[in-house]
Amino acid sequence: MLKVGFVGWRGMVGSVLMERMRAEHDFNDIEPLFFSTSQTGSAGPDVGKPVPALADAHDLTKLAEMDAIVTCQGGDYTAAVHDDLRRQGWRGYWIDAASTLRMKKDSVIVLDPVNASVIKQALSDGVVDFVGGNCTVSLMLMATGGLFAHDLVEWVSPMTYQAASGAGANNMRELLGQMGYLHQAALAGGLDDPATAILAVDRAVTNALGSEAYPAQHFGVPLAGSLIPWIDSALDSGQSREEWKAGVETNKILGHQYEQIPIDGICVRIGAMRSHAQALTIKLRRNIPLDDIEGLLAEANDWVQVVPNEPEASKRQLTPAAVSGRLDVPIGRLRKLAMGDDYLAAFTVGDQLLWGAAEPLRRMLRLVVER
Ligand SMILES: NC(=O)C1=CN([C@@H]2O[C@H](COP(=O)(O)OP(=O)(O)OC[C@H]3O[C@@H](n4cnc5c(N)ncnc54)[C@H](OP(=O)(O)O)[C@@H]3O)[C@@H](O)[C@H]2O)C=CC1
Ligand SMILES: N[C@@H](CC(=O)OP(=O)(O)O)C(=O)O
Repeated sequence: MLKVGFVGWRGMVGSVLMERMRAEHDFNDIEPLFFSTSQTGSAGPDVGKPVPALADAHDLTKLAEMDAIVTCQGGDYTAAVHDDLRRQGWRGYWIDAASTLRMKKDSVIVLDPVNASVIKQALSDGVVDFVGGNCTVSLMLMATGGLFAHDLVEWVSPMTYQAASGAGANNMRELLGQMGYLHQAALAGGLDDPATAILAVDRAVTNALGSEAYPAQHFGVPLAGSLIPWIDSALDSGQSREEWKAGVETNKILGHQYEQIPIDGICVRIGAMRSHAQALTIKLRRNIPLDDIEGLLAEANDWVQVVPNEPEASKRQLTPAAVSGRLDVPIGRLRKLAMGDDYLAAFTVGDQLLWGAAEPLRRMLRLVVER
C-alpha cells in the first residue's frame, strides 16, 4: 500500500479534502501519515482506521519516507519544504493546493475531468509534481470544458464574483461579523419600525460602512454591504494576480504549449461564503446553434449542469446558495449576445472548496494510487 503523507489537513481546504476522502473510502487504499507544523505528537484525525500520532511537517527525513505527499498547508510551506526534499533526492509524488509550483516547467495543473490526457501523459513521462488549479479557473473549466474540448473557443472574458472563503477562514468569519455589524446599525436606525423611512435606515447603514468600528481587520475594507474589485497582488500589466491566473493556468491545464487562448477579465470579491460565480463572455470560433452548445457543455463531465435560460431556474439553481457544499457545477444564462452570433454569454457557479480546491487533489491521489 502506498504511504501517503498529509500536510495542512486540518485547515479549511484540508478539512474538505478529509471529508471527501472519508466519503469515498479513499483511506482504505493507502497507508496515511498526518503531519502538522504546530501539533507534532498529537492524535491524528479519525479516518476509519488507526493512524500514528502527528509527525513534524518540517521533518524532511520523515517526509521522504512517503510515496506521496498531499499538502493543503499553503504556499509558504511548499516554498520552505518542496525544493529541499527534491534536492535530497526524494522522487515521490507531491500533490499540492498552493499556487507556488503551478507555473513551474516540471509541474502539471490537475483537473482530471478536463485534462485527464495531460495528467496521464505526465505520469508516464515521470512527472512527480501535481498542483490543483486556481479555484475560479478550475470552476470555469468544469463548466465550459465541452467548448474547449471541441476547440470552439477563440477567447473568454470572465467577470468573477468570488466568495470570502477564497481569502481564508478568518475572512469568512469577518464577513459574518460585518453582516452582523450592519444589521445592528440598521436596527439602531429603525429597521424594525415600519414607519421609519428606508432612507433613514440606509443612512445608518452607510454611516456604519464608513465607521472606524466596522470590523475589517482581514479584508481591510467593507465586504458586507459592498464589494471589493481587486483580489491578490498587482502586476505591471494592470491585472490583479487572480486575473492573470485565468489565462496562464487555463492554457497550461489544457496543455496548450504554443497557441494561447486569451482569457482575461476582472475578479471581484463579493459577500458569498464559499461559492464563486462568474459571468463569461465567450467568443466562439464560429457560429454554433445554442442547442448544440448546450449539448456539448452537458456531456463534457458528470458534474456540469446546464440550467435553462429562464428566470425561475436561474434564480433557484445558479447561485452560491444553491451549490455550496455540492459538487455540481451549473452553467446557465446561455444566450447569444447582441455583438453577434459567435458571442456567447454564460453564468456559472461552483463550490470553491470542492472543485475549486480539494476535489482535484483527491482525484489526483486516486490516479497515483491506481497506477
Ligand atoms: N482557501 C482557498 O480557497 C484555497 C486555498 N488554497 C491553498 O490552500 C492553502 C490553505 O488554505 P486554507 O485551508 O484556507 O488555510 P487554513 O488557514 O484554514 O489552514 C492552514 C493551516 O493552518 C494551521 N492552523 C492553525 N490554526 C488552525 C485552526 N484553528 N484550525 C485549523 N488549522 C489551523 C493548520 O496547520 P498545522 O496543523 O500545521 O498547524 C492548517 O493546516 C492556501 O494557503 C492556498 O495555498 C488553494 C485553493 C483555494
Ligand atoms: N485566490 C483565490 C483563492 C486561492 O487560494 O487561489 P490560489 O489557489 O490561486 O492561490 C480567491 O481569493 O478566491
